[in-house]
This record gives sequence, C-alpha cells and structure tokens, in this order.
Amino acid sequence: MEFIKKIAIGGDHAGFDYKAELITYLTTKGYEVNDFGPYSNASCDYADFAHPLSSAVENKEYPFGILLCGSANGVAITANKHQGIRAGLAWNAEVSSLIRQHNDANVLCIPARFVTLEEAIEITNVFLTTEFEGGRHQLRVNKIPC
Ligand SMILES: O=C(CO)[C@H](O)[C@H](O)[C@H](O)COP(=O)(O)O
Repeated sequence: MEFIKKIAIGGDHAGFDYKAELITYLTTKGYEVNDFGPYSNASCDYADFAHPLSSAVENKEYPFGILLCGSANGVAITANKHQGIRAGLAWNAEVSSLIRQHNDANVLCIPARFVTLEEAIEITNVFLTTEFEGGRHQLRVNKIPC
C-alpha cells in the first residue's frame, strides 16, 4: 500500500485534546497533517469544522480525514452530508479496519469521550494502513449515492 502523506484532521472541543495528540503522533510518523480546528478547547459547533474538512477530502485535497467529537455522531452526520464522503465511526481497531475494508471510508470519526487516547491512536493507525477490499464491497459502495 502506497504511503499516504497528507491527512486532514478536525473536530470540536470534545475532541480537541485527542486531536492535538494525534497531530503529534502522525507528524512523528511522517504524515503531513493539516489541522482544520478548533484551535482551543472552548465550546464550539462541530459542523463549523467538519464541513470544511469534508469539502477538502471530497475535493481530493486529502486522501483521508479524521474527525473527533464527543460521541463521533455529530461529526459523522455532518461529514456524510457530502456526496463524496464516506465517514465511519470507529470505537476500536476492528471496526476501524472494517470501515476501510468494507466501506472504503475516507473519513474516520472517533468518539473521543468513549475511547482512551491509546485506543484513538490505534484506531487511527489501523484506519490509515488498511486497504479497501473491493469486490462485492465495491458493488455495495457504488449504491450509496442517492
Ligand atoms: O455530536 C455530539 C454528540 O453526539 C458530539 O459528541 C459533541 O461533541 C457533543 O454534543 C458536545 O457536547 P457538550 O455538552 O456541548 O460538550
């Protein structure tokens, strides 16, 4: 699998601390990480950050995006409003692998209030290093756009 260089990351205040840790982790692993915000842990609205990130991924500026909020539902609901986005929640490594293998997810949504930082890092690692399986799954993914 080709090394993916550029990653977009964002979320809301509930994901702020983990977002900072993931930026540091991914940067040390050699990724070029663009932080779409927020830039403090002050209460904010996830859509304000999930929409710009999703547009950038949809426009192929980044192969993958990572969004973090408290339960991951707000950012996922927002990101999936974009036709070119397949945003999946992942709360453990196995689910993270499956949203890549079976759903060809291009945005990972992490429930920051429901996983440990170590789990968030593992979920991220698995997401970025797992390939889409294609085959029967491609036929299903092709049917998603409405
Ligand atoms: O969309 C959400 C709920 O599913 C996110 O988890 C937000 O982070 C959460 O709603 C923020 O809640 P807060 O009480 O305003 O911190």
